Amino acid sequence: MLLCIDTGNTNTVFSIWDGEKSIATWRTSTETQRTADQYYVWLTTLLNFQKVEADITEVIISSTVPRVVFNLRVFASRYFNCRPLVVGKPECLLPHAPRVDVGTTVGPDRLVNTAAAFDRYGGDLVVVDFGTATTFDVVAQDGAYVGGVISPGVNTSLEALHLAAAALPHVDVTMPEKVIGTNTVACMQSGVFWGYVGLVRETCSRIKAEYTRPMTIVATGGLAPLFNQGHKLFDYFDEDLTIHGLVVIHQYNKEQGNT
Ligand SMILES: Nc1ncnc2c1ncn2[C@@H]1O[C@H](COP(=O)(O)OP(=O)(O)OP(=O)(O)O)[C@@H](O)[C@H]1O
Ligand SMILES: CC(C)(CO)[C@@H](O)C(=O)NCCC(=O)O
Ligand SMILES: [K+]
Repeated sequence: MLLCIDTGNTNTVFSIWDGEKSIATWRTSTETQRTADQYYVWLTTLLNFQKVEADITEVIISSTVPRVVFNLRVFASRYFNCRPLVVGKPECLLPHAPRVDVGTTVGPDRLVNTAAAFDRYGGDLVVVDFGTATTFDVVAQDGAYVGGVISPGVNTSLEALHLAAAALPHVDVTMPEKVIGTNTVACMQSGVFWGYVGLVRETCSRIKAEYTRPMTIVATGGLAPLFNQGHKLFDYFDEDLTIHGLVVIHQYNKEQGNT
C-alpha cells in the first residue's frame, strides 16, 4: 500500500491507498519539531482506533515546509523500510516539467495539483487552491505548469488583521447575509468574504484574458465550496485533488521504473 503525505504550511494530510482505492485519510497540524517516532505513534493510534489494516510499503511526500522532510524521510525508512519519493527533488519524476523562469522553485503542492488536475480534466486549466496561501496554477494544454498567482490565504488574511489591529478579534470566515456589517465581526467577515469573491473572479478573468484559449477553472481546499455558493466562480470543485496528484505522480514514477 502507498502512504501519501501532503504537508502544507498549516496542515498535513496522510492518506493510505491500495491501488486506486483510498483506505483512510487523516489530517494533523504541521509542526517542524515532530519526530519520525511521533508520526508513527499518531498514525498507528488512528489505524488501531479505526481498525484499519494497512500494509504500507511505499511513501510519497509533498511538503511546502522544507524542514519537515528530514523527519518524514526517517519515518518512511524506519517504519516502512522504504525510500520515499519527495516531490520537487530531482529523483522524483514529474509527468510534465514546469515551464518557469530558470532557477526558480515551484511549490511542490502546485506541481502535485497540476498533475492531478491534468489527469482529471485535461489541459488549459486554472487550479485554485484555498490553503495558507490562495494559489492559482495555470496548466497548459500539454499538462505543464506554466505559472500562476499567489495571494494571501483566507484565514491568513483574517489572522493578519487580528494581529495587526488591537481592537479586531479573531474571527472565522463565513458568508455574510449582508455586505454592510453592523458590528465589528460582521464588518470583518464581509471584508474578507466579499473581498475574496472579487479577488478570485478578477484573478481568473485576467488569467483567461492573458492566456487567450478557453480555460476550465478547478478549485480545491476546504474553503472552496464556501466561495462557490451562488457566485459561479469555478467549473469544478475537487476536494481530494492534492492527494490524487500524489497517487498520479507515484504511479508515473512506477511506470518509468523509478521506485
Ligand atoms: N466552512 C469552513 N469554515 C471555516 N474553515 C473551514 C471551513 N471548511 C474548511 N475549513 C478550514 O479551512 C482550512 C483549509 O483547508 P486546506 O486543506 O485547504 O488548507 P490548509 O491545510 O489549512 O492549508 P495548507 O495546505 O497550506 O496547510 C482548514 O484548516 C479547514 O479546517
Ligand atoms: C505558495 C505556497 C505557500 C502555497 O502552499 C507554496 O506552494 C510555496 O511555498 N511555493 C513556493 C513558491 C512558488 O510556488 O512559486
Ligand atoms: K492543501
